[in-house]
Amino acid sequence: MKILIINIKELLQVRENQIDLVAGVEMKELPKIDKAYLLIENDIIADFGTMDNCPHISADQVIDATGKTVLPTWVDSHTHIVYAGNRELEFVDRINGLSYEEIFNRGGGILNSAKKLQECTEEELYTQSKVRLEEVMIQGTGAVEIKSGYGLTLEAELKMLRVIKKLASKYPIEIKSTFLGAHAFPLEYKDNHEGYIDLLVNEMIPTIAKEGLAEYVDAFLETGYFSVEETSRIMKAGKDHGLVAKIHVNQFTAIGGIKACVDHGALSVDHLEIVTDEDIEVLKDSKTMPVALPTCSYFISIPYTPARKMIDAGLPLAVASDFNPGTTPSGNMNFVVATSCIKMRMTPEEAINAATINGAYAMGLEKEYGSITIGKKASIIITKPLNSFYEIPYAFGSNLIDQVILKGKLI
Ligand SMILES: N=CN[C@@H](CCC(=O)O)C(=O)O
Ligand SMILES: [Zn+2]
Repeated sequence: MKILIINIKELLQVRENQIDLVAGVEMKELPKIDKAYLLIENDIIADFGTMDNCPHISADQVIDATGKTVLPTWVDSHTHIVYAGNRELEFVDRINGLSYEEIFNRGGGILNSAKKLQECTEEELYTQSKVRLEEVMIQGTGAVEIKSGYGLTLEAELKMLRVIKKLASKYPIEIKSTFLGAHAFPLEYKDNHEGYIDLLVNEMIPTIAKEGLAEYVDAFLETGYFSVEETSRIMKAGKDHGLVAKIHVNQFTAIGGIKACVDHGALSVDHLEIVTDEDIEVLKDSKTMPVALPTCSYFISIPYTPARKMIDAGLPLAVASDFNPGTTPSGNMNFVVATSCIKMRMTPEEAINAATINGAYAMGLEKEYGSITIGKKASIIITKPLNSFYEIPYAFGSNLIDQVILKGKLI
């Protein structure tokens, strides 16, 4: 099956040679070809170039992209798409003055979602979650990381992870699975944190790794949730069982968590609304990708990750949606890119790099996703006619996507 896209006004994020990520000033560069063509063979990008050099071949389908922009699909490296029910009542509680912390301390928040999930059948959980997955595919996401973490018992965590696995087998979007049993302490372990860590380390992580249900391990390293020491135990146990760490850290407080994550070889550190100069120094000498979640900051009115400061210090940065029922009930990566520009003062080039190649790195997919490179997966967005790609973050409330191709198939 060959699809030839012709007359592309701007073909974005063109990388002739494979790159793993972009950092610092490199993030300002978004290589593009004007008046371009793109050839897809089966599920792979086979060729691209300027229209002057467009091959005369008989394709199964020719798409005329006159006036339109083509770019790789978004890579959303941090989500909690699999959940049961919603938390719109807490949304109203927050409008009426309660903080995220106060709601959690009243038994809401993550524990509220855990209760709902434990009561939900696996089939119903799949049915609810696939609606969200289908929505983000239409919004241009081609690869997504999905976490467990609303189960908080072995049985319920396994249920979530099996749903993630089933979604991965049914849909053309690429899915990576992360075990987040350390999302909150269940009520029965409120005064026995060590008991829950023991359960995570001795029972849950080994079982999940053995069943091949996750590739990554996560924890909510935060004051009032999991301490640096507790998270370190979890990261070590994960590593012992082949699960690489991707950690929620520095959402509300900076308590030395980033250093611990880097020391344990974490692939990414996510949230980072509060970042110290020391944290930036630690990240500079690491292979760990910092990931900002600006639509979480937007939704719960907390500070935005200091993206400008971090990029200007030479760091790479990825952006992701954090799609979850509590702090970000949206997986719209177009809005994430817009919010990155509007609220974190990232240029459109930086934001698109952050949502494509750097996102791919943050989920171990940089060899297959995140750029227009021959041999990578043919997962691309074709926009509606645009003046320029700057309209993608500029017209933040408009749907500018015309078509989405995932692994060579129009969806
Ligand atoms: N902060 C930790 N976890 C999620 C939110 C969890 C929830 O409130 O349901 C997040 O990334 O924002
Ligand atoms: Zn999250």
